[in-house]
Amino acid sequence: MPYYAQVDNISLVVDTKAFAVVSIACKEHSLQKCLNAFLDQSVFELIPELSDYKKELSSIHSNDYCHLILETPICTLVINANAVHCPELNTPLALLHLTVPEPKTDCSFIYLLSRALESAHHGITIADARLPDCPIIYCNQAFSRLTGYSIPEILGKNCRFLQGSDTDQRGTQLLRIAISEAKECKTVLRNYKKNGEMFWNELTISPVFDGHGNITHFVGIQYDITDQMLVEGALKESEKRYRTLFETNVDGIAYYDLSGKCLDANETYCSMLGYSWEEVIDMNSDDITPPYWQKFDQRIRESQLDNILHCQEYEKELIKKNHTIFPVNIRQCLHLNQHGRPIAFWLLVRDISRQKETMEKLEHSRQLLDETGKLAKVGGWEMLDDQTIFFTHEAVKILGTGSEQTDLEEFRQLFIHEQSLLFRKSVEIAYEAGEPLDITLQMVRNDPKQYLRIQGHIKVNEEGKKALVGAIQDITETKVTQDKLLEHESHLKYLAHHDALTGLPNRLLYNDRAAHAIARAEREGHKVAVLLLDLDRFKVINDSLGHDIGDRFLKSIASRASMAIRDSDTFARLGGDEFVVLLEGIDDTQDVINVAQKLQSAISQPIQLESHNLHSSASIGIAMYPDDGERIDELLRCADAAMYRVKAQGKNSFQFYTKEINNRAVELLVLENDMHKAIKDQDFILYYQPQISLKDLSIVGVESLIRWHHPKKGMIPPADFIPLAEESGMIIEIGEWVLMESCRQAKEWLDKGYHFGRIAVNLSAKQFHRSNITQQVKAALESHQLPPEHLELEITESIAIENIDVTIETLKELKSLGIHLSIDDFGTGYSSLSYLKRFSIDKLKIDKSFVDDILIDDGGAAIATSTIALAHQMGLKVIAEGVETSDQCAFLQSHQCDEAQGYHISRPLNSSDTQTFFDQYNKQH
Ligand SMILES: Nc1nc2c(ncn2[C@@H]2O[C@@H]3COP(=O)(O)O[C@H]4[C@@H](O)[C@H](n5cnc6c(=O)[nH]c(N)nc65)O[C@@H]4COP(=O)(O)O[C@H]3[C@H]2O)c(=O)[nH]1
Repeated sequence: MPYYAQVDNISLVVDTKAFAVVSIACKEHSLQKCLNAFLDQSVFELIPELSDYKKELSSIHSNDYCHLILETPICTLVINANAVHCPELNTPLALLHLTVPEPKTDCSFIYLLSRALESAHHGITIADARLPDCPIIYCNQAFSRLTGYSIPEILGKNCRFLQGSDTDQRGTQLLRIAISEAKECKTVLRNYKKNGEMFWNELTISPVFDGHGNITHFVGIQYDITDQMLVEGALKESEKRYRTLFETNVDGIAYYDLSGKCLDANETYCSMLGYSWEEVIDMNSDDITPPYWQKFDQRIRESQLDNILHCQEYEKELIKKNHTIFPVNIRQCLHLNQHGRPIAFWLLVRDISRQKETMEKLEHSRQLLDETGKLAKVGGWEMLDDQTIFFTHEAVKILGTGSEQTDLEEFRQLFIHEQSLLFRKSVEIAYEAGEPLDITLQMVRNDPKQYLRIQGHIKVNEEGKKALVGAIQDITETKVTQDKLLEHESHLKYLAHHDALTGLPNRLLYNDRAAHAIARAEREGHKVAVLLLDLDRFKVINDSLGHDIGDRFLKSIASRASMAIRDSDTFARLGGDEFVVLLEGIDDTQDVINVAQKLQSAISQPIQLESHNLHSSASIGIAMYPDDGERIDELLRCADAAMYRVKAQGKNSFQFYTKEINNRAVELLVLENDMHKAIKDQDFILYYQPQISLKDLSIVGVESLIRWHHPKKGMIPPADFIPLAEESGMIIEIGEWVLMESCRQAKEWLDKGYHFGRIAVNLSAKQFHRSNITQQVKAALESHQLPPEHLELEITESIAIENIDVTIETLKELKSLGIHLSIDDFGTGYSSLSYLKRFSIDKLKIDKSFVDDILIDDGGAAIATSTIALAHQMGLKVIAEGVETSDQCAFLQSHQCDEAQGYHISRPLNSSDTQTFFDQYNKQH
C-alpha cells in the first residue's frame, strides 16, 4: 500500500463521524491520482498513530485548531487539523494538513533533537506565544506521564490548566512577569495531575525569539520534585525538631571535636557552667575539667575511639566559671561520618549535685538507721506487691540468711511450720484489711532457739501500689527472760497454791476451788461435799520414825488418795496429816459415801518405807453444801467436827456432819470453859490403878489416872477431856496439878505405912516438852517430901521420840532426880532400839492393844514376847497394861513379863478405895 508519508503537503478531508477520507489534495499531481485510491478508507488505516487522537478529532468544531506531531516509524508527521464544513455532505469534517518537516533519516539533527526531547525524563512543552493565550503546541511523552493527561488533551491548552486553587500565587506571579517580560524564569509550583493528585512542579520557562527579536514561543521544562520536596520538608522538620530538643533540653548538650574543642552547646550546658555560649565555644574540655579528672577523660575518649564504642556513660566533675566544682553524669556518644569514621563527640551532661546530695543524705540516713538498728538489734524489711522482700543489713544479720532479697515463700521457710502459716495469714490480713502486723515467730533452727518479732504496716506509694514495711527484731533474750519470768511466776504461783511436800493444792487453792464449786453448785442446783481427812496414826509414825519417813509416808498417802478420786475433784493438804477432798456436782449422798470408802481403803493399805511396813487409817468428817453450811469456813468447821466425832468414836471411819455433832462440838466448847473452872474449883480428882509383880504378885505401884467430877455432868473420863486439854494447852496446868496431887497422895500413903512401891504419873507431850518438867518434878517431890524412888513418870513412845536429843537430855535430868521412868504404850510407835538405849528409862509398858491380842493372834503374842525379850536384854523391866483375864496374866507370867496392870487386878480406884485395895490385897497375898 503506498504510504501517505511518502508525500508531502497532503490535505485530507475526513468525515469525523466515520473517519473516512472524504477527499485528498496533494501539490504533486502525479501523486494525486494514486492517493485517490485511498478515498473512503479509514484515516486510521492510513495513519495508525492517529488512533490516540480519535476523540479529539471527532470533537473538532469550526475554529478549533489541533496541532499534532506524530512519530511514525518512517517519519515525523506534523498534522494541523481544523474543522471545515461541507454543505453537500452535511457532516462534520476535519481538514488534516499533513507535512513531513524533514525527511526522516538517522543522521538528521532534527530527528536527534526530537529523539532527545522524547526520551527526556523532564516534561517538555512548547507554547506558541503568537497565538492567543499562548497554547501548548508541543509536549513530550514525559510531560504526558507527569501530568497524567494524554498529549491530545494537553495540546492547545495553556499551562495554567495544571494549577489548583491553592497554587502559590507568588510563583504564578513570577511566571506571569517572566512571560510578559519575555524572560527566563524558574519556579516551583503546586500543580495537579489529571487524577487530582498534587505534585510539586519545578518549572523552567525560556522564551524563543525570531530573527526580528520577536518572541514566538516558550519552551517549558518541568520536573516533578514532590519526593524531593517531601524529603527536604521532612529533613527541615527533623532539623527543627532536633534543634528544639537541643535548645530546650533540661540536660546540657555539647558537641566536641576529637581534640576536645567545643563546637556547639545548648543553653543548659552553658548556664550549668556559668559561661555564655560564645565563651564555651572553642573552649577545650580540659578547661572545665579538674586536673584529677583529665586523665580519666582522656582514657574514656581513647577507649571510645579505639573500640568504636558508640556511647559511654560515666560520672565526673566539672569546674564552673566561678571555680566551683560540681558532679555530673555524662553520656558521651561518638559522631561518625558517612564512612563510619568518628568525627566528634556528642555529650549529654546532667548536673547531679542535688542527686549526689540526696544520695549522700540517704546514705547517711541509711547508715544512721543501720547503726541504730544494730544497737537496737532492729532490722528493716519491705515486701512489695509481687511478694519480693528486701532487708536492711541488720535484718540480714538477724536472719542470718546472707541475702538482702527474698520472697514471701522463701522467707516463711525460716520459721517453724505453724508459725509460718500464721505469718502468711497476718500478711494477708495486713494487705486486705490494712491491719498492722505484729507477730513473734520462732525460727526453725533450734540450737539455740531464736525468736523474732516482726512488725509491719501497709504503705501506699505514689503509684498507688501497696508495700508492707516494717521492722524485724531479735527478741530471743527478752523472750527467754520473759519465758523464765513466766515460768518463775507460774512456779511461784504453783508454790503459793500447792503444798511443797505432796504437790497437792494447799489451803489457798482449796479455798479458791471451794468458792468456785459453791458458786457453780448454786447456779446448777447441785451439792458439794467437803471431806476432811485426818490420818489416825501419822503422829506416831512421824514422831517415832522421823520426819523423813513421815514426809515420805504423807507423799505416798497423798498419791494413793489422789488416785481414789476423779480428776475434777480436789484433793488438798491443809497441813500436817490433815487433808480435804472437795467433791462437786453431787446429787446423791451415796456417791460421797463411795468416795469416803475408797479413800479409806486406799489409805489403809500398808506402805513399805525402807524396812518399815507402815499402817495407817483415816478419820473422815463430811460436810455438805448447802445442807450444813454455805460458806467455805463453815463447811470446813462442820467437817472438822464430824471428823472429831470419828476420832472420838475410835477412828478409821467416816461421819457425815449432823446436828448432834454440832451439839457435841458446842458441848466441847463448853467443856473447855468448864475445865478452867474445874482447876479452880478442884473438880479434878485422881484415881489410882494398882500394878503388881507377876513374879511374886506383890503390889509394885499405882498409876494415877485423872477424872473430872463435873458439877452437872458427873464423872468425865480422861479420853473426853485430855485431848481437849492438850489442844488448848491446859494440859500443862492440869498435868502440874496431877504431879503435885500424886506426890501428896503417895507421901500420905507412905506416911500411913502403905508399901505400894511407886506412883506412876502420865506426862503429856506438851507438859514434857514445853514446861520445865524437871523443875516441876523436883518441886513436887520437895513440896511433899516424897522420896524420888516412889515416883515414876510415864511418857508415851511418841513423846519420847519427838525432838529426840532434847528428850534424851530431859530424861537424863529427870533420872538424876532419882525417879523412875517408863515408856507408855510401847509398841504403838516405831521406836528404834538405838533410841531406847539412849533413853535413861527403867521400864517398858506394853500397850493394851497388844495385850488384847496375845491370845488371839500370833502377831500380838509375838510383839508382846519380843518386847519382853528386848526389854530384858536392855536391862529394862516390862509391864503389861490392860490385862483383863487370868489367861492373859498366865501368858505374860509364862513369858517372864515383870509386872501387870488391868481390870483383872483392879479397875482404877479413888484414893480411899485404893487404900482398901491395899489392905485387902496385902491380906490375900
Ligand atoms: N478396857 C480396859 N481399860 C483398862 C484396863 N486397865 C486399865 N485400863 C484403862 O487404861 C488406861 C490406862 O492409862 P493410859 O494408858 O495411861 O491412858 C490414859 C492416859 O493416857 C490418859 N490419862 C489419864 N490420866 C492422866 C493424867 O493424869 N495425865 C495425863 N497426861 N494423861 C492421863 O488417859 C488415858 C485413859 O485413861 P483412863 O480412861 O483412866 O484409862 C486408863 C485405865 O482405866 C483394862 O484391863 N481394860
